[in-house]
Amino acid sequence: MSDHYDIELLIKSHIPIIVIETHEELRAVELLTQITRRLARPVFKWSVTEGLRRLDQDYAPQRHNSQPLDVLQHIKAVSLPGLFILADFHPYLEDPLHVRLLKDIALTCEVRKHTLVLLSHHLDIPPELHKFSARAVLTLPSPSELHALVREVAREWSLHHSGQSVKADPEALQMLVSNLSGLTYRDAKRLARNAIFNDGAITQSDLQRVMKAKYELLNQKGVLAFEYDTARFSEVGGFKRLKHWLEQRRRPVTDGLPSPPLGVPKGILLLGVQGCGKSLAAKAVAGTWAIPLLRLDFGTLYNKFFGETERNLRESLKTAEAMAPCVLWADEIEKGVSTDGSDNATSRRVLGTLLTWLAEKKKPVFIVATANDIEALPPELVRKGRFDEIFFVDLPDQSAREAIFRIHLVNRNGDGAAIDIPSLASMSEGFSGAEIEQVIVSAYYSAHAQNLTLNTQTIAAEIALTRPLSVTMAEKIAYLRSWAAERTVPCD
Ligand SMILES: Nc1ncnc2c1ncn2[C@@H]1O[C@H](COP(=O)(O)OP(=O)(O)OP(=O)(O)O)[C@@H](O)[C@H]1O
Repeated sequence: MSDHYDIELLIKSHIPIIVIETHEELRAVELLTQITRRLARPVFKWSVTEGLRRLDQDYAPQRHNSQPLDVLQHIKAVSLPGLFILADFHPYLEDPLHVRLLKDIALTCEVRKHTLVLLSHHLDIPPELHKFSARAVLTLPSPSELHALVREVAREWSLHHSGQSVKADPEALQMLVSNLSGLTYRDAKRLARNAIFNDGAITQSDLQRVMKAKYELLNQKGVLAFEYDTARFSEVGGFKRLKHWLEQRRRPVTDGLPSPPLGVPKGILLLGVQGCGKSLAAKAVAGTWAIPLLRLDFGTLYNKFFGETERNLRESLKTAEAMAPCVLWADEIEKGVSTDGSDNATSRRVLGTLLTWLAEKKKPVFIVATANDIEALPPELVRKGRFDEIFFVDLPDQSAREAIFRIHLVNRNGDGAAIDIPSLASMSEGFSGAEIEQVIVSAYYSAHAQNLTLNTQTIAAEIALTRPLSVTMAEKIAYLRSWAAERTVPCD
């Protein structure tokens, strides 16, 4: 396994301090024990609760070494070669005395053949120790390891149920394995048990529960919202060009297979007039492709994690990668990356983090960014090549308005057969999708109050009462259109 190989290489190269950031302490300790056994080196583990104990032999813990200062002094004095795992040492790195002792040990490591391993869920190494340390990562289980893990859980279930076998078709099994990717061994096993142990079968509803549980495990800081409410493109009027464009990219994203020489699609920026269906389209990408929709909440990112904004953005992007294939919806992206606000420096760094991720990402995380306010969009974001395409969402034309009327009438009225949709669509020229929907809702209330069934006249009356945005904000929309003409492609 590559984890073995990488860590062994660091030990053999006499790197004095190896830093491992992980939540899987037991797995890391087991791995280190196996490596040291192969290298015929003693291995010790220290924690403040258990003191120092030797792992490759059954010695009682040395409680007198339970304080951080004592254990470091002890290691400094020991002349035999050994590997010392210090678990959760991170709070003690604030003390200059501890840092100096670690440096003393590191300076003599070539002679004494000591290796220190700092093992914590998160650890910032002090600058004095940078030169002496290297980071190692525990990789997450591969698809074949996950397959083996699911088979093991299925065997466990069989043993408890007089040898019956777990019911799962190959497709459901494959989906379960891909839903578990990005999790640690322990978490993957727990979720596989949850899926299998309730009824001895792997079903579609298990898969959804696994996705939700996985998201909750991964997104503990809450910057990403898992959107249960997705949509279908059959609920979106217009957007013909976008629908066709997306259809061509569906397989490379949902199968997670890069299509050489193009690679996995990056995503799109939808910008345009308010209420014309940008958010609805973002939801429809996920719903139509049947993959999870994660919304990146810039408000939470800035407010809740003041001072840790980029770190949390990076973690959220990692979470999205672990949930891949998925759609990452950056709603009103201009609010998150606008560089002319009061906290300019943070927004710049957030923008930089996002652009670097977009340029380097390999996983099938399809970003759908939406924006209204072009004035607030930094030019770097709309430069060619950042997104696969920038689509302009304009007010719907006659045929899109007809489709929108049809969709909303069918949703609320069962069908719309008795209603003259083409005439209503031409009366509502300049209306956004949201305004058309609102007209139908108001007409429906008005008909209901008069004990009438909804008809063309009631809706026409509501249209006549509405002053659409295209009138009240005519100048702004004209400016938006001229800006978009040079930089974007129409989505209809
Ligand atoms: N093309 C459309 N087809 C069907 N319904 C639409 C369409 N456009 C808008 N709507 C209706 O209007 C509602 C609001 O639209 P949506 O929030 O998607 O617009 P938006 O462009 O994202 O607006 P904003 O920029 O204000 O967030 C949708 O939930 C939907 O009910």
